[in-house]
Amino acid sequence: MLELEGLRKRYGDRVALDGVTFSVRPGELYGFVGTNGAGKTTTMRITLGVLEPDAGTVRYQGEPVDTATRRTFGYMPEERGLYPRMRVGDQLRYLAELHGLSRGDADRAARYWMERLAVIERVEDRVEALSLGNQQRVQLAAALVHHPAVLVLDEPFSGLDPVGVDSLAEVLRERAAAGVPVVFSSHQLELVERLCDSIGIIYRGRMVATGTVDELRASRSERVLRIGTDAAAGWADAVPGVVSAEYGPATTLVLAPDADDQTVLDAARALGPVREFTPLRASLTELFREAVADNGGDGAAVGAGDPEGVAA
Ligand SMILES: Nc1ncnc2c1ncn2[C@@H]1O[C@H](COP(=O)(O)OP(=O)(O)OP(=O)(O)O)[C@@H](O)[C@H]1O
Repeated sequence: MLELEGLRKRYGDRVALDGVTFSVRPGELYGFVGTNGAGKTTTMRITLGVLEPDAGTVRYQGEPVDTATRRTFGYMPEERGLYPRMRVGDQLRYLAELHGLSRGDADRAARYWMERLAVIERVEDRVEALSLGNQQRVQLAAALVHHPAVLVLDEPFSGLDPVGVDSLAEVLRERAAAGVPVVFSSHQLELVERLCDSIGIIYRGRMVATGTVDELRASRSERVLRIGTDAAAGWADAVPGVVSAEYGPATTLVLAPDADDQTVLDAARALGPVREFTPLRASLTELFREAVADNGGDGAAVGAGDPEGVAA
């Protein structure tokens, strides 16, 4: 298990991390999401020892992580870290050997990942001559080439075409199924919702929610129901537990946390037939906006970015 506990980091008077704690179990695919500047990259850099925290610890299998352990981790940094003038194949073999693989194993692993990530035809090309998407694929191969025990990937899906997204998703699922804790950051919330076992939402350097999507849904303060009825607009306004109502071809109701949905159903049935009665599941995007809004942010403006960090 990979455990991050109480990570704190300041850059001058800007607090980037304010006590970040979460853990990723073996075999778990963990999506790390947050607004721009929330602290994802800082957290990942600390996990890989690229950056020292001011406080807090990173543990793997119960022990504080040292340099030797970190060599067994696979990391894809946000700033990308390839040698632009080196050829793709040489680069991957070199990185694998650097992580302790024999020449033969390094060669086999490099070929495997170049094939898997569809860059094998570029084996003799210099990295700088590749398109950004293909550089990204090589960067992913570099994170995977030494059979890492843990994977930490900073925005691995950004810049990939849909085919690349699908093959990377499959690789991550597969690595997780093999028992590797996998954590990756992303702004593509639909993808994260589809792919991940667990999700952590960071906002202004603090974890504001963590758990499975279902757990995040269950902790939501309000519930939403859609009811198909021909009753006149306004029918639900006085029903106990209804916080707000929108009337159209169907009625959409926001219920208070302790409301009894059967009371609402009875009220609707008393007015005529009920064609539909559907609790609406919140998407990760909605859960994300709500978590941000609950923590003093402007949930509606999340897509447009957010003030970076917090002055100390
Ligand atoms: N080297 C640095 N010097 C000063 N401030 C920094 C530095 N690196 C990061 N920060 C600040 O720390 C905060 C967290 O940044 P970080 O890059 O970790 O966020 P992020 O969640 O990865 O953002 P994004 O989604 O935009 O990549 C931001 O306020 C950022 O401006």
